Amino acid sequence: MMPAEPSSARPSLHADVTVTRGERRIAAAFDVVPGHPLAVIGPNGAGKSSVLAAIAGLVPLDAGEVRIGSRRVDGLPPERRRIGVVFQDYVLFPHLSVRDNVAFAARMRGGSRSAARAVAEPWLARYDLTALADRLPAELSGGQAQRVALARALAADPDVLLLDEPMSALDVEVRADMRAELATHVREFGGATVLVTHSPADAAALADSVLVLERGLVTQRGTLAELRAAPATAYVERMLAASVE
Ligand SMILES: Nc1ncnc2c1ncn2[C@@H]1O[C@H](COP(=O)(O)OP(=O)(O)OP(=O)(O)O)[C@@H](O)[C@H]1O
Repeated sequence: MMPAEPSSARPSLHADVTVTRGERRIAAAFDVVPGHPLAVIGPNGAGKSSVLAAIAGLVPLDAGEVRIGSRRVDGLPPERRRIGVVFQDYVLFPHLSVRDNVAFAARMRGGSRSAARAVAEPWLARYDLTALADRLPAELSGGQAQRVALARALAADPDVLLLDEPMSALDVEVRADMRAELATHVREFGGATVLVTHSPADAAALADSVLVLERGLVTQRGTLAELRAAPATAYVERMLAASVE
């Protein structure tokens, strides 16, 4: 019998999405290979969150497609895409304990409460959440809530991880530590990862390359070094000059 495929052999993401939000049309096409996270950077209202929402299935496509490996997923509902999402405000279930937030995906797959909690245990341990397992989200710090959101997303064993400004709710004092911690978890995940951020420091720590989105269009893609060497727009130049934390 063939051995089961190791879970580290994760698929690539191919996104070619066009969406309309209010008056704005947003179009972006890019590929992300596993283990090489992509940061999406751009000014407020450029459409970064909309691109992630389109990939996740939370906003309908006007045109394009989303593929994960050989699977075309843009016709599937969000819960069948195998995409883990961590949004800027974490959106934990407020009435569920930390343990049951992390157990949520296993519960949705039809497991009993006790079986789902058993699945959650190693994730709670790995994310240093065991001591907090009985707390409600309102009783957590920003950094702790971020860990719960990440553990909940990864406990579902997603193929793709989408992070939308995961650090923006954190105090400046804890942000550097959390950035390093998040970088470790993203590396351990090893799958295709897209991170929306305003911060070149986040991009440097968490991503291999950067996609710049301005007014709904991709204006540049490359490593931070490539962007620095030849900024394609005034925004890219300003963004790199300002040391945004
Ligand atoms: N639910 C919505 N309905 C209508 N328009 C929306 C909606 N959400 C966002 N928009 C508009 O879509 C455009 C893109 O917004 P989006 O949140 O994707 O940008 P962003 O780059 O993530 O911005 P930010 O950095 O401020 O989070 C903006 O013009 C915004 O006003």
